[in-house]
Amino acid sequence: MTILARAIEARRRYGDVLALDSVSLDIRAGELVGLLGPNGAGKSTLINLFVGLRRPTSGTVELFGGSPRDPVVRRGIGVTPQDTGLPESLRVGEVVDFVSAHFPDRVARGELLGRFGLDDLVKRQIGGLSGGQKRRLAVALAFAGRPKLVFLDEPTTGLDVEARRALWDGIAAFHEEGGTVLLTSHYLEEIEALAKRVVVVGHGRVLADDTVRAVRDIVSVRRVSLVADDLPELPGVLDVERADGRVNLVTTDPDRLVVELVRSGTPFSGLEIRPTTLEEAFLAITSKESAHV
Ligand SMILES: Nc1ncnc2c1ncn2[C@@H]1O[C@H](COP(=O)(O)OP(=O)(O)OP(=O)(O)O)[C@@H](O)[C@H]1O
Repeated sequence: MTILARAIEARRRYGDVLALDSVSLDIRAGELVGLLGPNGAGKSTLINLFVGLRRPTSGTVELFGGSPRDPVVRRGIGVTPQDTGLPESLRVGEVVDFVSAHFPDRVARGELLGRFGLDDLVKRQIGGLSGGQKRRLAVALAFAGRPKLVFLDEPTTGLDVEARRALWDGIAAFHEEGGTVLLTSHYLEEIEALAKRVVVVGHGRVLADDTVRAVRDIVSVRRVSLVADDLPELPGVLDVERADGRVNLVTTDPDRLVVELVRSGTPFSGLEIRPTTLEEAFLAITSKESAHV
Protein backbone atom coordinates (compact mmCIF):
# COMPACT_ATOMS: atom_id res chain seq x y z
CA MET A 1 0.00 0.00 0.00
CA THR A 2 1.25 3.49 -0.81
CA ILE A 3 2.95 5.29 2.03
CA LEU A 4 1.69 8.88 2.22
CA ALA A 5 3.70 10.04 5.22
CA ARG A 6 6.75 8.56 6.82
CA ALA A 7 8.99 9.35 9.78
CA ILE A 8 12.32 7.56 10.04
CA GLU A 9 14.06 7.84 13.40
CA ALA A 10 12.75 11.39 13.70
CA ARG A 11 14.02 13.25 16.71
CA ARG A 12 13.04 16.76 17.75
CA ARG A 13 14.57 18.80 20.49
CA TYR A 14 13.39 22.14 21.90
CA GLY A 15 16.40 23.36 23.89
CA ASP A 16 16.81 20.85 26.71
CA VAL A 17 13.49 19.12 26.02
CA LEU A 18 13.57 16.03 23.83
CA ALA A 19 10.01 16.23 22.48
CA LEU A 20 10.42 13.31 20.04
CA ASP A 21 12.93 10.55 20.48
CA SER A 22 13.63 8.51 17.38
CA VAL A 23 10.11 7.99 16.07
CA SER A 24 9.59 5.79 13.02
CA LEU A 25 6.07 5.63 11.59
CA ASP A 26 4.36 5.05 8.24
CA ILE A 27 0.91 6.35 7.34
CA ARG A 28 -0.47 4.38 4.41
CA ALA A 29 -3.15 5.45 1.91
CA GLY A 30 -6.68 4.81 3.17
CA GLU A 31 -5.75 4.47 6.84
CA LEU A 32 -7.39 6.27 9.72
CA VAL A 33 -4.74 6.33 12.43
CA GLY A 34 -5.25 7.48 15.99
CA LEU A 35 -2.26 8.98 17.78
CA LEU A 36 -2.86 8.49 21.48
CA GLY A 37 -0.87 9.83 24.38
CA PRO A 38 -0.93 11.95 27.51
CA ASN A 39 -0.08 15.68 27.67
CA GLY A 40 3.41 16.43 26.49
CA ALA A 41 3.89 13.02 24.86
CA GLY A 42 4.99 14.56 21.56
CA LYS A 43 1.82 14.19 19.45
CA SER A 44 1.65 17.81 18.26
CA THR A 45 5.37 17.83 17.61
CA LEU A 46 5.02 14.79 15.33
CA ILE A 47 2.15 16.43 13.44
CA ASN A 48 4.18 19.63 13.11
CA LEU A 49 7.01 17.64 11.52
CA PHE A 50 4.63 15.88 9.10
CA VAL A 51 2.99 19.12 7.99
CA GLY A 52 6.29 20.96 7.59
CA LEU A 53 5.86 23.50 10.39
CA ARG A 54 8.95 22.18 12.17
CA ARG A 55 12.04 20.31 11.01
CA PRO A 56 13.35 17.23 12.77
CA THR A 57 16.56 17.81 14.75
CA SER A 58 17.74 14.53 13.23
CA GLY A 59 16.16 11.74 11.20
CA THR A 60 13.86 12.07 8.19
CA VAL A 61 10.24 13.00 7.64
CA GLU A 62 8.59 12.56 4.24
CA LEU A 63 5.24 13.57 2.85
CA PHE A 64 4.04 11.96 -0.39
CA GLY A 65 7.64 10.87 -0.94
CA GLY A 66 8.86 14.48 -0.84
CA SER A 67 9.70 17.12 1.72
CA PRO A 68 6.95 18.42 4.03
CA ARG A 69 8.60 21.85 3.66
CA ASP A 70 7.73 21.94 -0.07
CA PRO A 71 4.53 24.00 -0.61
CA VAL A 72 3.54 21.93 -3.66
CA VAL A 73 3.73 18.75 -1.60
CA ARG A 74 1.80 20.38 1.23
CA ARG A 75 -1.11 21.19 -1.09
CA GLY A 76 -2.16 17.55 -0.74
CA ILE A 77 -2.79 17.79 3.00
CA GLY A 78 -5.42 19.32 5.25
CA VAL A 79 -4.60 20.35 8.81
CA THR A 80 -6.46 21.47 11.91
CA PRO A 81 -4.03 22.39 14.67
CA GLN A 82 -4.94 22.28 18.36
CA ASP A 83 -5.59 26.03 18.51
CA THR A 84 -7.13 27.90 15.63
CA GLY A 85 -8.11 31.53 15.39
CA LEU A 86 -10.70 32.47 12.77
CA PRO A 87 -11.47 36.12 11.90
CA GLU A 88 -14.41 37.12 14.11
CA SER A 89 -15.96 39.58 11.69
CA LEU A 90 -16.16 37.24 8.70
CA ARG A 91 -19.13 35.04 7.97
CA VAL A 92 -18.85 31.26 7.94
CA GLY A 93 -19.40 31.13 4.16
CA GLU A 94 -16.73 33.78 3.57
CA VAL A 95 -14.13 31.86 5.59
CA VAL A 96 -14.90 28.66 3.67
CA ASP A 97 -14.59 30.51 0.34
CA PHE A 98 -11.33 32.14 1.41
CA VAL A 99 -9.71 28.85 2.41
CA SER A 100 -11.10 26.94 -0.59
CA ALA A 101 -9.69 29.54 -2.97
CA HIS A 102 -6.19 28.25 -2.18
CA PHE A 103 -6.88 24.85 -3.75
CA PRO A 104 -7.35 23.78 -7.38
CA ASP A 105 -9.97 21.14 -6.53
CA ARG A 106 -12.50 22.20 -3.89
CA VAL A 107 -15.43 20.73 -2.07
CA ALA A 108 -18.57 22.82 -2.72
CA ARG A 109 -19.33 25.12 0.20
CA GLY A 110 -22.75 23.63 1.01
CA GLU A 111 -21.41 20.10 0.82
CA LEU A 112 -18.48 20.85 3.13
CA LEU A 113 -20.64 22.55 5.76
CA GLY A 114 -23.29 19.82 5.44
CA ARG A 115 -20.74 17.10 6.19
CA PHE A 116 -20.00 18.67 9.55
CA GLY A 117 -23.58 19.66 10.43
CA LEU A 118 -22.92 23.36 9.85
CA ASP A 119 -25.32 24.03 6.93
CA ASP A 120 -27.50 26.46 8.87
CA LEU A 121 -24.62 28.69 9.83
CA VAL A 122 -23.37 29.82 6.43
CA LYS A 123 -24.40 33.47 6.95
CA ARG A 124 -23.44 33.68 10.62
CA GLN A 125 -20.45 35.76 11.74
CA ILE A 126 -17.64 33.74 13.29
CA GLY A 127 -17.72 35.97 16.39
CA GLY A 128 -21.28 34.83 17.10
CA LEU A 129 -20.57 31.09 16.94
CA SER A 130 -20.30 28.88 19.99
CA GLY A 131 -16.93 27.36 20.87
CA GLY A 132 -18.10 23.99 19.54
CA GLN A 133 -19.33 25.48 16.25
CA LYS A 134 -16.00 27.26 15.75
CA ARG A 135 -14.12 24.04 16.40
CA ARG A 136 -16.25 22.11 13.92
CA LEU A 137 -15.71 24.82 11.31
CA ALA A 138 -11.94 24.73 11.93
CA VAL A 139 -11.97 20.97 11.33
CA ALA A 140 -14.22 21.26 8.25
CA LEU A 141 -11.73 23.71 6.69
CA ALA A 142 -9.06 20.97 6.70
CA PHE A 143 -11.18 19.12 4.10
CA ALA A 144 -11.90 22.12 1.84
CA GLY A 145 -9.25 21.36 -0.79
CA ARG A 146 -10.01 17.63 -1.21
CA PRO A 147 -6.81 16.61 0.60
CA LYS A 148 -5.34 13.14 0.30
CA LEU A 149 -4.19 13.19 3.90
CA VAL A 150 -5.66 15.08 6.85
CA PHE A 151 -3.99 15.81 10.20
CA LEU A 152 -6.31 16.69 13.07
CA ASP A 153 -4.81 17.64 16.44
CA GLU A 154 -7.37 16.91 19.17
CA PRO A 155 -10.32 17.70 16.90
CA THR A 156 -13.08 17.21 19.46
CA THR A 157 -11.62 19.00 22.49
CA GLY A 158 -14.32 21.14 24.12
CA LEU A 159 -17.19 19.66 22.12
CA ASP A 160 -20.40 18.32 23.62
CA VAL A 161 -21.65 14.85 22.72
CA GLU A 162 -23.78 15.96 19.78
CA ALA A 163 -21.10 18.16 18.22
CA ARG A 164 -18.52 15.42 18.72
CA ARG A 165 -20.74 12.96 16.89
CA ALA A 166 -21.28 15.39 14.00
CA LEU A 167 -17.53 15.75 13.72
CA TRP A 168 -16.90 12.02 13.84
CA ASP A 169 -19.50 11.56 11.08
CA GLY A 170 -17.70 14.08 8.88
CA ILE A 171 -14.30 12.46 9.45
CA ALA A 172 -15.70 8.95 8.93
CA ALA A 173 -17.39 9.96 5.64
CA PHE A 174 -14.07 11.27 4.30
CA HIS A 175 -12.36 8.06 5.32
CA GLU A 176 -15.06 5.87 3.76
CA GLU A 177 -14.45 7.62 0.44
CA GLY A 178 -10.79 6.56 0.66
CA GLY A 179 -9.32 9.54 2.52
CA THR A 180 -6.41 9.12 4.93
CA VAL A 181 -6.46 10.66 8.41
CA LEU A 182 -4.10 11.00 11.35
CA LEU A 183 -5.80 12.36 14.45
CA THR A 184 -4.59 12.84 18.00
CA SER A 185 -6.48 12.29 21.20
CA HIS A 186 -6.00 11.72 24.92
CA TYR A 187 -8.80 9.19 24.93
CA LEU A 188 -8.80 5.68 23.61
CA GLU A 189 -12.62 5.83 23.43
CA GLU A 190 -12.39 8.62 20.88
CA ILE A 191 -9.91 6.77 18.74
CA GLU A 192 -11.95 3.59 19.06
CA ALA A 193 -14.97 5.38 17.56
CA LEU A 194 -13.05 6.13 14.37
CA ALA A 195 -9.79 4.28 13.91
CA LYS A 196 -8.66 0.68 13.67
CA ARG A 197 -4.99 1.45 14.14
CA VAL A 198 -3.69 3.26 17.17
CA VAL A 199 -0.19 4.54 17.77
CA VAL A 200 0.53 5.22 21.43
CA VAL A 201 3.20 7.78 22.24
CA GLY A 202 4.73 8.62 25.60
CA HIS A 203 7.83 10.63 26.44
CA GLY A 204 8.47 11.21 22.77
CA ARG A 205 8.55 7.52 21.83
CA VAL A 206 6.18 5.14 20.10
CA LEU A 207 5.11 2.75 22.86
CA ALA A 208 2.68 0.70 20.80
CA ASP A 209 1.43 0.56 17.21
CA ASP A 210 -1.41 -1.90 16.99
CA THR A 211 -5.15 -2.43 16.59
CA VAL A 212 -7.42 -0.52 18.95
CA ARG A 213 -8.48 -3.86 20.39
CA ALA A 214 -4.96 -4.97 21.23
CA VAL A 215 -4.18 -1.61 22.82
CA ARG A 216 -7.38 -1.71 24.86
CA ASP A 217 -6.28 -5.03 26.34
CA ILE A 218 -2.92 -3.57 27.26
CA VAL A 219 -4.23 -0.41 28.89
CA SER A 220 -6.81 -2.20 30.98
CA VAL A 221 -4.11 -2.97 33.53
CA ARG A 222 -4.67 -1.96 37.18
CA ARG A 223 -2.43 -0.97 40.06
CA VAL A 224 -2.91 -3.03 43.20
CA SER A 225 -1.29 -1.33 46.16
CA LEU A 226 -0.89 -2.83 49.65
CA VAL A 227 1.34 -3.07 52.69
CA ALA A 228 3.08 -6.44 53.06
CA ASP A 229 6.53 -7.79 53.85
CA ASP A 230 6.98 -10.74 51.53
CA LEU A 231 4.66 -11.62 48.74
CA PRO A 232 4.25 -14.98 47.04
CA GLU A 233 4.31 -15.39 43.23
CA LEU A 234 1.04 -13.78 42.04
CA PRO A 235 -0.70 -14.12 38.66
CA GLY A 236 -0.65 -11.51 35.87
CA VAL A 237 1.88 -9.18 37.54
CA LEU A 238 3.63 -6.96 35.00
CA ASP A 239 5.56 -4.75 37.34
CA VAL A 240 6.39 -4.57 41.06
CA GLU A 241 7.54 -1.44 42.79
CA ARG A 242 8.10 -0.68 46.50
CA ALA A 243 7.62 2.91 47.64
CA ASP A 244 6.71 4.62 50.93
CA GLY A 245 6.31 1.31 52.73
CA ARG A 246 3.82 0.02 50.14
CA VAL A 247 4.08 -2.58 47.40
CA ASN A 248 2.54 -1.56 44.06
CA LEU A 249 1.71 -4.34 41.64
CA VAL A 250 0.70 -3.59 38.05
CA THR A 251 -1.55 -6.38 36.80
CA THR A 252 -3.90 -7.32 34.02
CA ASP A 253 -6.20 -9.23 36.38
CA PRO A 254 -6.63 -7.56 39.79
CA ASP A 255 -9.52 -9.83 40.84
CA ARG A 256 -7.51 -12.99 40.38
CA LEU A 257 -4.49 -11.43 42.02
CA VAL A 258 -6.48 -10.55 45.17
CA VAL A 259 -8.09 -14.01 45.30
CA GLU A 260 -4.66 -15.66 45.09
CA LEU A 261 -3.23 -13.25 47.65
CA VAL A 262 -5.97 -14.09 50.18
CA ARG A 263 -5.67 -17.79 49.38
CA SER A 264 -1.92 -17.71 50.06
CA GLY A 265 -2.57 -16.58 53.65
CA THR A 266 0.07 -13.82 53.37
CA PRO A 267 -0.60 -11.05 55.89
CA PHE A 268 -1.32 -7.68 54.24
CA SER A 269 -3.19 -4.44 54.91
CA GLY A 270 -4.31 -1.21 53.21
CA LEU A 271 -5.39 -2.84 49.93
CA GLU A 272 -6.18 -0.34 47.13
CA ILE A 273 -6.95 -1.00 43.48
CA ARG A 274 -6.94 1.82 40.99
CA PRO A 275 -6.67 2.28 37.24
CA THR A 276 -3.28 3.08 35.82
CA THR A 277 -2.82 6.02 33.52
CA LEU A 278 -2.10 5.23 29.89
CA GLU A 279 1.47 6.24 30.48
CA GLU A 280 1.88 4.01 33.54
CA ALA A 281 0.33 1.09 31.73
CA PHE A 282 2.66 1.40 28.78
CA LEU A 283 5.74 2.16 30.79
CA ALA A 284 5.11 -0.90 32.97
CA ILE A 285 4.73 -3.02 29.87
CA THR A 286 7.75 -1.64 28.08
CA SER A 287 9.95 -2.01 31.15
CA LYS A 288 8.72 -5.59 31.53
CA GLU A 289 9.56 -6.27 27.89
CA SER A 290 13.02 -4.79 28.14
CA ALA A 291 13.67 -6.80 31.34
CA HIS A 292 13.12 -9.99 29.31
CA VAL A 293 15.55 -9.09 26.55
N1 LIG B 1 7.97 25.29 20.96
C1 LIG B 1 8.35 24.58 22.02
N2 LIG B 1 9.34 24.99 22.81
C2 LIG B 1 9.76 24.27 23.88
N3 LIG B 1 9.24 23.08 24.23
C3 LIG B 1 8.22 22.61 23.48
C4 LIG B 1 7.72 23.33 22.34
N4 LIG B 1 6.73 22.60 21.79
C5 LIG B 1 6.60 21.50 22.55
N5 LIG B 1 7.50 21.49 23.55
C6 LIG B 1 7.69 20.44 24.56
O1 LIG B 1 7.82 19.21 23.89
C7 LIG B 1 7.12 18.16 24.56
C8 LIG B 1 6.08 17.54 23.62
O2 LIG B 1 5.07 18.50 23.38
P1 LIG B 1 3.85 18.25 22.39
O3 LIG B 1 3.07 19.53 22.32
O4 LIG B 1 4.36 17.68 21.12
O5 LIG B 1 3.04 17.13 23.17
P2 LIG B 1 1.53 16.64 22.96
O6 LIG B 1 1.56 15.17 23.05
O7 LIG B 1 0.97 17.25 21.72
O8 LIG B 1 0.83 17.25 24.24
P3 LIG B 1 -0.71 17.73 24.43
O9 LIG B 1 -1.52 16.49 24.49
O10 LIG B 1 -0.64 18.45 25.74
O11 LIG B 1 -1.03 18.61 23.28
C9 LIG B 1 6.55 18.81 25.82
O12 LIG B 1 7.44 18.58 26.87
C10 LIG B 1 6.47 20.28 25.46
O13 LIG B 1 6.55 21.08 26.61
